[in-house]
Amino acid sequence: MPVPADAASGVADGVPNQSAAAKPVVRLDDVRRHFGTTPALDGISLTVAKGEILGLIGRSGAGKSTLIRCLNGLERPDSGVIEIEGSDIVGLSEEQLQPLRRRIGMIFQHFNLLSAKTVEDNVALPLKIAGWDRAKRLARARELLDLVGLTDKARAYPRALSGGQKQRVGIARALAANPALILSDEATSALDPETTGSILALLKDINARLGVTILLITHEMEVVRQVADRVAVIDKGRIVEEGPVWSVFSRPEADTTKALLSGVRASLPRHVAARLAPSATARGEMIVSIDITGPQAATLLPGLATEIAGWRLIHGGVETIQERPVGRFFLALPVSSLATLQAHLVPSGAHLEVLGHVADDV
Ligand SMILES: Nc1ncnc2c1ncn2[C@@H]1O[C@H](COP(=O)(O)OP(=O)(O)OP(=O)(O)O)[C@@H](O)[C@H]1O
Repeated sequence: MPVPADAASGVADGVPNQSAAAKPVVRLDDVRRHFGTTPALDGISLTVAKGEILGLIGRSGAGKSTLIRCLNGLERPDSGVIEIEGSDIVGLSEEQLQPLRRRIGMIFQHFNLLSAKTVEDNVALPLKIAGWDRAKRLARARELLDLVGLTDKARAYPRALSGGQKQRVGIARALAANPALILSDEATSALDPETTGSILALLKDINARLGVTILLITHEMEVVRQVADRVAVIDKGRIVEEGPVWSVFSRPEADTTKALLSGVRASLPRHVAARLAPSATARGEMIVSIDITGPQAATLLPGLATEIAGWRLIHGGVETIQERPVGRFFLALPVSSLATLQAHLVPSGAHLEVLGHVADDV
């Protein structure tokens, strides 16, 4: 079937077609920002699709804050394109930026609530700035407080709330003006693990119910694992790795990603790692790691038992990420079984690495 000439522009008869609907909410192309000789952003290209939760993870100093400031127009890049819902924001005046900023709801690490205002007035603040009348904005605030489970706290002041409750208020406020994008800046870094879990579950629920797009900036892989669809790893102002969360967790490529994942992924126990030798001894064993994704992760070891004698599981197991089984195992087994093991793993697409050898039982 011939494609209409105007299909490429995303508009046919003035009605956005599917390709326009699929336009990313955020698009960065080769964004650069240097401070003196420090490249805070060194050619960042990134998209966040509509309805997606993208985790942007990096260590301290990687460039995350600079990226956020560029996205909400507080900082101008030296070069590159930054589009929000298809509009390039680089070069806009402060006045022109205002309506675009309203399309972005911010969630902060330290909540940034106004202590002299009630919870409902905090939530309604973006609407006051947008010129809504008081009755309408309070009705909207109540609706959002209901959504985040804080109906009974509407008239309370922030000082009477726990950290988790304050962040729920922050989330309600971020949603007030019906934004296209929620920019979450280390939203759970000040919270304990249990409260972190409930806040991340709330973000996930809001994403599913309202379809709001979320860019989640964090330095914690656990946060990414719990909530994101896709992850982008930033290091020294560059995106060094990007992909679906299950994929990056099962086979990280960049050293930064591997370092950020240590402590979240299973790793070889230290007492075994300390005894690894590069070459085999006469009666010794080899130590291998196996990474495997998909339903075969659960059946790998039982299958191995029928083919190889004398293997032992040292550490590891199967976890579920984005509803996919992701397995990571550390095994000790006779050196002579390597070819059989390799053959056994081929159909499942598992990744095998021989880490070294040990002289006797570990
Ligand atoms: N205004 C500035 N002047 C000079 N250097 C800056 C400025 N802002 C950021 N930088 C430098 O740019 C780099 C990236 O900093 P940025 O704050 O964006 O990192 P980050 O990933 O947000 O770190 P953190 O997680 O610690 O907040 C760092 O080397 C930082 O020192």
